[in-house]
Amino acid sequence: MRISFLGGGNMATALIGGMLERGFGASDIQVVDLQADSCARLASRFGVRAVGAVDDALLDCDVLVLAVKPQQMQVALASLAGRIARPVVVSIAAGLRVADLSRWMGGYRRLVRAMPNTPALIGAGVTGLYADPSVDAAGRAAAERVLAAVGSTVWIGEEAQMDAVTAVSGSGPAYVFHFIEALEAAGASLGFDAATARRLAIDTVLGAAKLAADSDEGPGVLRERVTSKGGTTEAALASMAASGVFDAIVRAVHAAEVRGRELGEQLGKD
Ligand SMILES: NC(=O)C1=CN([C@@H]2O[C@H](COP(=O)(O)OP(=O)(O)OC[C@H]3O[C@@H](n4cnc5c(N)ncnc54)[C@H](OP(=O)(O)O)[C@@H]3O)[C@@H](O)[C@H]2O)C=CC1
Ligand SMILES: O=C(O)[C@@H]1CCC=N1
Repeated sequence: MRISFLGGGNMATALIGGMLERGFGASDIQVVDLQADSCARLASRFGVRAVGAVDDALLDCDVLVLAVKPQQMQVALASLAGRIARPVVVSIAAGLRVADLSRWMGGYRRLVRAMPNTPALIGAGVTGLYADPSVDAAGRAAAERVLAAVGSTVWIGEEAQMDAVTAVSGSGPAYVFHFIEALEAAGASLGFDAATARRLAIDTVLGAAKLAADSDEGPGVLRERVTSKGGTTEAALASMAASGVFDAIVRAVHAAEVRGRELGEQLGKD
């Protein structure tokens, strides 16, 4: 299977790195990016073909991943209109709807929306997928094969819910990294050197996530098992509750979902 990427930034890098780790061949992957330094970086790091402009070789692929920023998509797609007939086109852009992507591609409808996340780089991503109803089973399977190489996949029945996937798991790693930053800063403020504070914070999140993934119990039960009556965790959780941490996180995820919808609505007007 030949896979091409339109845009070679953060997310394309994570996907390509993960795909190569999972047995995809570098000679089957191509990238186009406007930045010469991005092309040089991708070519030297991964051994893939990376070019500065769309050409016929790039478009001769089974799956074409659209990995430019939402604001760059319409202009980027103008260079494809009328030039593709075969590939399943997989857009990973936040917010942008199939109907608008299709219009910008001159009516091409073999389109799948995917929302991966950056842990794809180490094969630990999770991706929500939505296919235009006109995409056949082979097209869906080809799109899923690319994303399944870098983590788990979930098909979403309604396109409108892709903004919720974006808010929960697409942006989600940033929330977790932010929590790690805070835990690390707390450790440093309690007197640990930077390396020790970071090790304690990262290994705690890693271990807790693994335990949650492996356990038959939900995270609420696991939290209660840490929380001894009258103990230290209880003091910390009471402080978090007083600061409204839980509700603040829910509000933050809702803000991300709203922003995804806004992007789709604003950019889809053109
Ligand atoms: N980062 C993340 O965690 C996730 C991102 N996404 C989605 O992935 C997409 C890419 O995000 P991200 O990788 O972070 O963005 P980046 O800005 O890192 O990457 C986009 C790259 O595409 C280049 N580019 C812009 N226009 C064109 C064009 N016409 N032809 C070729 N290359 C072009 C950009 O160049 P230049 O720098 O010059 O603009 C840039 O190098 C977005 O739509 C985002 O919504 C989805 C899931 C997670
Ligand atoms: O912040 C963004 O808009 C993109 C989409 C999900 C993660 N990053």
